[in-house]
Amino acid sequence: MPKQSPIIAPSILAADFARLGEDTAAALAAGADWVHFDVMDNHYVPNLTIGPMVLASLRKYGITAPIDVHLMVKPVDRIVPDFAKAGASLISFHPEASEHIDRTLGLIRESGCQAGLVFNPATPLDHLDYVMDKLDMILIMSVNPGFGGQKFIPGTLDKLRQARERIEASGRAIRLEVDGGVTADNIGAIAAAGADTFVAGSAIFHAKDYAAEIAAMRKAIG
Ligand SMILES: O=C(CO)[C@H](O)[C@H](O)COP(=O)(O)O
Ligand SMILES: [Fe+2]
Repeated sequence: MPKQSPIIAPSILAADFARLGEDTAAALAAGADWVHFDVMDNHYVPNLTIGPMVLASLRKYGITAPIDVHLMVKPVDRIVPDFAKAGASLISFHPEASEHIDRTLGLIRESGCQAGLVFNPATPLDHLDYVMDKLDMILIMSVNPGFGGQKFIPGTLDKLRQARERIEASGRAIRLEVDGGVTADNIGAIAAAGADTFVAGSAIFHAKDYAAEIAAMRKAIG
């Protein structure tokens, strides 16, 4: 299965929440492909962010791009239908946060969304063994979840290579996403390690010129 076309997904965690619609639209107009929507519950991770009502507001505001929901919540299942109804395109969750990973993946797909499984820096990829046929995306965390603006953990590159090998062996069109500390300086090495979907929060929203930053990322991806 050849690598899929690169996707740049700005994490709106780094946007200005008081101007979320405008900031999100500006990142998309500057060349971003998806919107990465970080949901934190102050339970699974030590931070609190936004939920389905905010996602619905973005849709109402006119955001039509795919919205890639990264759930950092525990439990997972009861909130899945709310995000689907609000307009999520893809929903990813952490295996540690679900009692029944296979069931949660099924729930996400039954709700009409694509499904992803997220691996923290120290979580082994073993959970993939029995669920590759239920996955649309594997998300490798390159920082510990909970906060934006952290530094990329270099050991993640090896994990991306391992995940890429598993995707190739499966013969399935599963995206490989990376999240945390991605910049125009390290994105080339990250792409070479096998990622095809790149989340970047601070690097894009803290840049003076979103379009220049996204163009520099695309150039480095090659
Ligand atoms: O899931 C996340 C944190 O848990 C964010 O998506 C991630 O940190 C992106 O922000 P940055 O690019 O600033 O690191
Ligand atoms: Fe995220």
